[in-house]
Amino acid sequence: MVGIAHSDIIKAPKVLLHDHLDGGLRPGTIVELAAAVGHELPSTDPERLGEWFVAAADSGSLERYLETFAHTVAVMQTEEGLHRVAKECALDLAADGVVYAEVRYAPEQHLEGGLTLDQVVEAVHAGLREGSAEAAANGTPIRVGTLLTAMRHAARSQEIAELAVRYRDTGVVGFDIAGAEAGFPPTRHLDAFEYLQRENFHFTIHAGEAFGLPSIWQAIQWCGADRLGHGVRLVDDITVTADTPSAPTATGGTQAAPPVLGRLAAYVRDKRIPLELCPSSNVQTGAAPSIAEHPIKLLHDLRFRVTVNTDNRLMSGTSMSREMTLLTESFGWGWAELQWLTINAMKSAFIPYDERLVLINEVIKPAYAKLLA
Ligand SMILES: O=c1[nH]cnc2c1ncn2[C@@H]1O[C@H](CO)[C@@H](O)[C@H]1O
Ligand SMILES: [Zn+2]
Repeated sequence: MVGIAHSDIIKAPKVLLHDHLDGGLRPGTIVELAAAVGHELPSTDPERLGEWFVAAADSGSLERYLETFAHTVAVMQTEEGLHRVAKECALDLAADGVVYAEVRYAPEQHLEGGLTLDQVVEAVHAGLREGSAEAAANGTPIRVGTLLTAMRHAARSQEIAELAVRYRDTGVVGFDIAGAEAGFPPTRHLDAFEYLQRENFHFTIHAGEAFGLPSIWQAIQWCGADRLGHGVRLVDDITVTADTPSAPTATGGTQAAPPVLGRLAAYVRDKRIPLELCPSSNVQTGAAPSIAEHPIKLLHDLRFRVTVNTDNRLMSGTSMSREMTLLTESFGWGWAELQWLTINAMKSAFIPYDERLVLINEVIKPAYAKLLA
């Protein structure tokens, strides 16, 4: 089949639920901010620096992938740095055709220059507001909410959860935990998740990326996560039986036995729990062997609530439209699948239901109706 041009995918409205603010800086901005604060970089040439991030993140291990964030977090310790990075994030996503985004970062990692947690949040919000206003003036409107992340190896999740609730009416739409997964189960932060539930607030949990089913099970059944950050290892609970005898079909042919879902996978599908899948990031950390072999295909075919995301645009040298282009190339997906992914994401957003519907009915569906025609 004839693929869809990347340039057309850029123009289509897209929804992004899993994008790290400190994983999406422009290389040129890192170079300028690093010079201002005296931080030493692997290269001061923006193009080479961008290549360095992708190569260093291409490590096959989440722990080594995460080491690259030292160079982005280092230049996000001042109000100016945070404001600029947030503003450019909104502009870059909007220029890529993203109409709604939830951008996450860990405020506790931005205190080294003496800022308070509240000052960090306010600097990011101010930058996002300015970037969104400029994007709207450019004819590419975008709405951006933030998720406040607590680092799973640290012990500040309760404090960050309270910070998120404090700013729930001024830009924070949810909470998350991130960082190395193995050895740091989500139940370490149970108090924070129980607090958020009592506050009727929303949260996602990075789970099922570098560690498997127990992490996903805890995130959902102990912690009450609304969504799964990655969740890709849920496929460990799905048995694809290529060798089982094929069943006869009505037309006299044979048909492979359908995949069998374990109890956890069945629960996630039945409850329509959204999976924030990040194909390129998963290939870099070794969670998937390649895009072509990425479990997103199986999860799509089995009608899980699949969404596609960037995770870290800088470390993966990617964008929302690039991730979608890779999927169309690998699986022959067309506008129908891209619309399905986009509506899945919009349905799974943490903003109020009526506001999600407006974006689905007034922005997403009309645009895809034209593309499908
Ligand atoms: O894919 C991921 N898995 C787990 N942690 C991550 C991933 N990407 C980024 N971070 C971590 O989240 C922090 C806040 O944004 C980043 O500093 C990084 O350490
Ligand atoms: Zn992530």
